[in-house]
Amino acid sequence: MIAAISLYGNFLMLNSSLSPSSTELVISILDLVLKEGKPLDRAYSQHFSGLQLEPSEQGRITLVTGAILRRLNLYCFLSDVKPEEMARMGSRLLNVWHLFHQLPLPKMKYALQVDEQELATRIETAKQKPVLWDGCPDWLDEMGQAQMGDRWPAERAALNKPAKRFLRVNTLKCTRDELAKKLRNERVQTVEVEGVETALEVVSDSALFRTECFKKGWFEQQDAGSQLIAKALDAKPGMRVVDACAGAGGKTLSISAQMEGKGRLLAMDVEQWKLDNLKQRARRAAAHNVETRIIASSKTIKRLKLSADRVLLDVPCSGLGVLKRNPDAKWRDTPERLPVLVELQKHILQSYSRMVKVGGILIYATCSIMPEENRHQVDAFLAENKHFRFIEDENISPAETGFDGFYYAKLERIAEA
Ligand SMILES: C[S@@+](CC[C@H](N)C(=O)[O-])C[C@H]1O[C@@H](n2cnc3c(N)ncnc32)[C@H](O)[C@@H]1O
Repeated sequence: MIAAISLYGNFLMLNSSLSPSSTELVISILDLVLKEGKPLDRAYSQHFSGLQLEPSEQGRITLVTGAILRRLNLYCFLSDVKPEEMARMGSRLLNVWHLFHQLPLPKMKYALQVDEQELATRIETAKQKPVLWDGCPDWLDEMGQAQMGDRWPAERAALNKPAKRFLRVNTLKCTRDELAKKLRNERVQTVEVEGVETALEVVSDSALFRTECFKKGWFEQQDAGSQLIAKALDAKPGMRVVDACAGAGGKTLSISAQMEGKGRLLAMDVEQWKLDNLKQRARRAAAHNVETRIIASSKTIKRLKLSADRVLLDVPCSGLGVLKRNPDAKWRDTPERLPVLVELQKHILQSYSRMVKVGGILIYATCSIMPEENRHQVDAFLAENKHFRFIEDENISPAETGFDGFYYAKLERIAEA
C-alpha cells in the first residue's frame, strides 16, 4: 500500500507501509531496548547484520523505531501497552502509531486490533498533559524543571523532534561548495547551515554512505552543534593538541581539518576499539596528523603535563542533549547513572587539565543540556583552580538551533599552578 505521506518535513518520508518482516523487526528492536536495556545503535546492528536489507527499508525501520522511542510513553498510553510488553503487545502499539500519524496500517501476520473510538478519547486526554504529549518521562521533566526552569518546556518539546541530518565537509579534501555540487550529482540535496561554515544539512531522503563522496572521505556525518565544539577549540596548524575523550573521533577529524593536517593531534580514550575505529576514519579522511593513544592509567596523562596548546575534554555524559538521536536514553537507567557520570566528569576535568600548557586553551564539553554537568562543573573547577581563567561558555540549545544540544566552556591556563 503506497501512502506517500511526508511524516517529518522533507528529509525523511515514510512512503509505503512497512512489510510484515520489517514490522516484526521494529517490535523486536523495541523489545531488546526496553526489556534488556540494549543501546539502540547496538540493537540496530544486532538486527541488521547479515540481513541484506535495502538501505531504504532499513531507513524506514529506524525512522519508525526512533519515532516511537521519542514519545514512547505517549504511544504506550494511547495503546494501553506497557514498555516491557512489547514482544506480546507491540503490534497494537504499532497500529496506534500508524493511526495517530494517519498512515495506513502495516500488514502484520498477527496484529492486535485497536478500538478507534477509545483511541480518540485517549488522544484528547493526552493533549491535556504536555509532559506526556512531549514524550518526556517524569524523572526527566522534574530534572529539567529544577535545573533549567522557564527554559525547560521549549527544550522538552524540541527534544522529541526527529534529528536533522548534518554533514561536515572535510576541508582537507574539498570546499563546502564543491561537496554540495558533487552530492547534487549523486542526487543528494543539501543546504548550507547558517553560522556553521563547515556544515551542510541533507534535505533529501538519500542514502549517504554509498555515495562516492563518502567513499572518498569528502564528508563525515556530524551534527552541526558538534561541529561548533571543535571550532571553539580554535586549533591552528603546527600546534600540539590533545583530544582526551576522543571516542571514535567525530571531533578529532574536525580538529585535524582545522589544523590543515599539520602539527600533532593526539586522540586518547579508555576504549581501544573506539580508537581503532578512529584510525580507520582518519585514514579515509586523510587526517594524517592524528596519533591515537589508549589511556591505560593516570601515568598516561601525567607524562603529558603542561605540554598542550589545546586540550579538548569531550567528557562522558548523560546524553540528555542528544535525545532526538538517541531517544532510548530516556527509557534506560540514565537518572541512576547520572551521579556516577558527574563524579567522572569532575575527575577528568581536574586531572586531564594538567596537560594544558601556560597560555594554552582547555575546552570542557558535553552533549548534555543540564547545568549540573555543564556550568556547575566548570564553576566548581574554577573555584579550586585559580591558575585557570574563564573565557566564555555556550549552551547550544536544541530549541533555539534545531541542532542537538551541547555545552562547552573555554578556559585558559594562566599559570603553572
Ligand atoms: C562523549 S564521548 C566522546 C565523543 C567523541 N569526542 C566524538 O566527538 O565522537 C566520551 C568518550 O569518553 C570516553 N571515556 C570514558 N571514560 C574516560 C576516561 N576516564 N578518560 C578518557 N576518556 C574516557 C568514552 O569511551 C567516550 O568515548
